[in-house]
Amino acid sequence: MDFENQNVGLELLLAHMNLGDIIEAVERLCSDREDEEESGESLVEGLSGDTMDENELSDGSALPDLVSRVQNDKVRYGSVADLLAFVNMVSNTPASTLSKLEEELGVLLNKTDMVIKEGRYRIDLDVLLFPWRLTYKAPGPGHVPKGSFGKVHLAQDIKTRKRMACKRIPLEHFKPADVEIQARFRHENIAELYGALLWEKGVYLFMEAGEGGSILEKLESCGPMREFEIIWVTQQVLRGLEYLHSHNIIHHDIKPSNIVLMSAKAVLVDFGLTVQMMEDVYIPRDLRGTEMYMSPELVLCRGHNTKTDIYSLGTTIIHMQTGSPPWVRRYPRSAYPSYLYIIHKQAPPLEDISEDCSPAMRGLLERALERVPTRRSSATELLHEEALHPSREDQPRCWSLDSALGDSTHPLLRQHSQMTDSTQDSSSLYTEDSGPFKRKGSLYIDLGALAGYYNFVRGPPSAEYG
Ligand SMILES: Nc1ncnc2c1ncn2[C@@H]1O[C@H](COP(=O)(O)OP(=O)(O)OP(=O)(O)O)[C@@H](O)[C@H]1O
Repeated sequence: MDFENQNVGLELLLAHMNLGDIIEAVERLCSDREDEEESGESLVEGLSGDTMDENELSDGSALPDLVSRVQNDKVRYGSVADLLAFVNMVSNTPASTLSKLEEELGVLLNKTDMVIKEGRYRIDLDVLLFPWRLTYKAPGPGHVPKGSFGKVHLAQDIKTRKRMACKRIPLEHFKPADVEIQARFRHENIAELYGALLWEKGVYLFMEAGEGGSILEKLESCGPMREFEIIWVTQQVLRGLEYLHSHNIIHHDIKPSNIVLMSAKAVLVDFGLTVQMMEDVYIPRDLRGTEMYMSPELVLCRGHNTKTDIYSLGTTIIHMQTGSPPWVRRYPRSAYPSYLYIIHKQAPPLEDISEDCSPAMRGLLERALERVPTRRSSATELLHEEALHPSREDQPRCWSLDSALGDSTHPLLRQHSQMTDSTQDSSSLYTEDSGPFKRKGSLYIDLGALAGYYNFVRGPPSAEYG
């Protein structure tokens, strides 16, 4: 008998069993025990090595059966609880054990769009990974954004053609917290998690795709955003934050690269630093966040709450207005390797607010960046700010592509409103013909999703997209 494989199988089985299986096994053990007690036999004796066959477990099943059950269970549809049990298993099982797996393991929440074939969901066969292509970037090979720990590809299910984002986190950096909040809490402004897969020393997280790229990518390609665009993004982020904060959840890393654009909305991503507070104050054990966007109370490390996200949103708005995070124009990065002391001493960075900021938006920023958290506005309060509800005459119309396309009153829009696929729509709007329409009225925000992703899947990955 191959004991090494036996242990691998056991470890995987125990960790990968879902709650129902565990309860069933315990109930079976208890009823065995009652039977044995009735018959005068001791369970301990029954489990002793002397009396047990090496292939037999306490419930009488043969080990090879259990190993094969794990094998059969490789990738399956499951509930959020199953997914969390799976990611806990991944983080509790030694990497040396996991790296011996010959096939992928995983739990998918999305039964409709991700097709598991005989317990498998194979990267590059059942789901293809591509670089992203964005309307505001020059045509080319596309790009694959990289965070601190992993790359994020555009993914497409080969059968259903569902497009998703796929974030690969190397096993040694993966922690259950990376998925926990995203799996448990659903809101339209939080990227929905579709499932997790373990394959080749990495965890692949599938989620809702921000096909327009992140705000950071947009800023880097197109420069500072105009106020009506900022208003739209701020509303979207605040709705997501209002929801998270109502559950006492602190995101901890609000910044332009963690806001991604979709055809009709913006969503928050990257929940690796997120925590759910158990008390009114969260006392950190480590510094969580990205320096430039950190609130003064977070830098101080003596305890903070959800208001820290509001401050980070304020700094994010400054970045959207000016094209740079706060502080860096006054204190160049080359001369200041760390901004913690500057934030501690000088926050809030009101001097970094753009000169052409409207008075209403300046007011919102002052309330979001208030140094004292108790005086700082909440997400709900900011959502009511005048700055976020400009009169229609004052502002260019601030529509997402989808809502613009849905409006049949505008003659230029009416000709596009017949189309159904939003990505296809964005391509139509991006043609030369639509140039004057785009230039003249600023009628819509270019949310950046490039047309034609739907053409990608024609077979196995080609050299161009593989
Ligand atoms: N759902 C998504 N849709 C589109 N793009 C995404 C998505 N999730 C992440 N990205 C892109 O990938 C980048 C890195 O992702 P993410 O921030 O989750 O990784 P990370 O390793 O946690 O990064 P960080 O350095 O910010 O901690 C993002 O800045 C964004 O550009």
